[in-house]
Amino acid sequence: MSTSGTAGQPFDRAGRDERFMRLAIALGERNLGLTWPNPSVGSVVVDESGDAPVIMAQGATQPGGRPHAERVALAAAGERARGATLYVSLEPCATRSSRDDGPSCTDLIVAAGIGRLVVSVADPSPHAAGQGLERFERSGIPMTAGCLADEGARLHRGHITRVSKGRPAVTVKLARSTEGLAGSRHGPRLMLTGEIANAKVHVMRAHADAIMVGVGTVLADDPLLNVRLPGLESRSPVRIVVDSNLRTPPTSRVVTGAREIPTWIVASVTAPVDAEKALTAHGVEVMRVSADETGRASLPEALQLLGARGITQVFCEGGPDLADALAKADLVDELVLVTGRSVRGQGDVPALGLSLQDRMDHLDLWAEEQIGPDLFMFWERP
Ligand SMILES: NC(=O)C1=CN([C@@H]2O[C@H](COP(=O)(O)OP(=O)(O)OC[C@H]3O[C@@H](n4cnc5c(N)ncnc54)[C@H](OP(=O)(O)O)[C@@H]3O)[C@@H](O)[C@H]2O)C=CC1
Ligand SMILES: Nc1c(N[C@@H]2O[C@H](COP(=O)(O)O)[C@@H](O)[C@H]2O)[nH]c(=O)[nH]c1=O
Ligand SMILES: [Zn+2]
Repeated sequence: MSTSGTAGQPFDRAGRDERFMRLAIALGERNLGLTWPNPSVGSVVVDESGDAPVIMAQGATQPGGRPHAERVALAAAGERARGATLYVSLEPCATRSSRDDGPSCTDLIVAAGIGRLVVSVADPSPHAAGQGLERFERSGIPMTAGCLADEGARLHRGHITRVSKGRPAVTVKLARSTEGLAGSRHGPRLMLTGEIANAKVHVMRAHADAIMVGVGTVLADDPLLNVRLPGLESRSPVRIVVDSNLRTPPTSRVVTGAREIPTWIVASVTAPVDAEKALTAHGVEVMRVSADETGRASLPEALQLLGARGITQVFCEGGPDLADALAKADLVDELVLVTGRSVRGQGDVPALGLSLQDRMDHLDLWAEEQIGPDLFMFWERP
């Protein structure tokens, strides 16, 4: 294996590792939203034996969660994987959840004769959790862990949260005017952001397993909550409405279209049975949870239920009320605030409630992005 860099430059192994890990993470990002209940992992096989590294193969977890990324990449590399370096965004699995789906990625990596392994983040799943490390050591495969750990943790936030907390990760997205207003209780719908920002939000929708709103948003806006980017229409995630008393109108678009895109409504145990029947007649699934101390559907219970159904990442596009209730229950893992500079309409609902303002002090602002006239700000749980 070459230890010298090109043209007499000192060899920068960490820099090279980051470069290929960035590619592995980008591959994983592509299939986000398609692989639940499994994580969307990315993997790259690189031949480092010559003067310059050569990408032999790449892979990502396939829709439905299988085959795993390493299996895709190793199958594509074939014999060329022998002695090569494997980059993978998540610690490879050491056992499988089903006997019918072939060996674990750890077994595949050892059998393929991989010479070196580079991993971004650990997988806390009982199918991984360090079990493969000893086998790699015994097989003489050196491993570097923690390469681009922040980016890897972001990619796998949903999976890691579901495995460690039993619930999906929650991203709350709120748009606001420069005056801090998010909507209008009485007037027509407030349009806050421009076309490019809206397209970006649709990509974020496509990368989530589910989009969630409160019934307030359904009543005010009758939203479709689907992905409307050309070519990505099939990537609309499950739609979830939190609606304690089943006030969602059977004529609303999330209900009438429930056979095309699944709509799940989370209600409290006391919501009327007749209302449930009117909604399920359209193909909506109604889930019941306890009422909290305010009489509303319990959000911690709702999220545990979604975790049990395999949802790893929820994108909340509800209004300020639901966003604030999520913050109060400490259920906000990521906050995306979009400040719109091309506001059309008059607003009267403040975007940030007191609990969300308070929670923001405990989140880290990690990125800002100007998209057309609008500003995206990203906060995350440290
Ligand atoms: N700028 C933006 O990003 C957005 C703005 N909007 C705007 O916001 C306004 C609607 O606001 P809002 O009413 O806040 O909409 P929400 O989507 O936040 O819905 C709120 C409703 O969710 C229901 N809910 C169920 N369980 C809970 C719970 N545990 N905690 C809190 N709420 C719960 C409540 O109704 P119940 O008690 O009956 O269950 C509550 O009234 C509209 O003007 C709309 O246009 C909407 C979305 C995004
Ligand atoms: N998607 C993915 C992994 N997913 C991990 O493997 C576990 C078992 O998956 P399964 O047997 O398919 O149910 C799953 O719970 C998760 O921890 N692992 C990987 O090595 N690479 C991958 O691409
Ligand atoms: Zn695997």
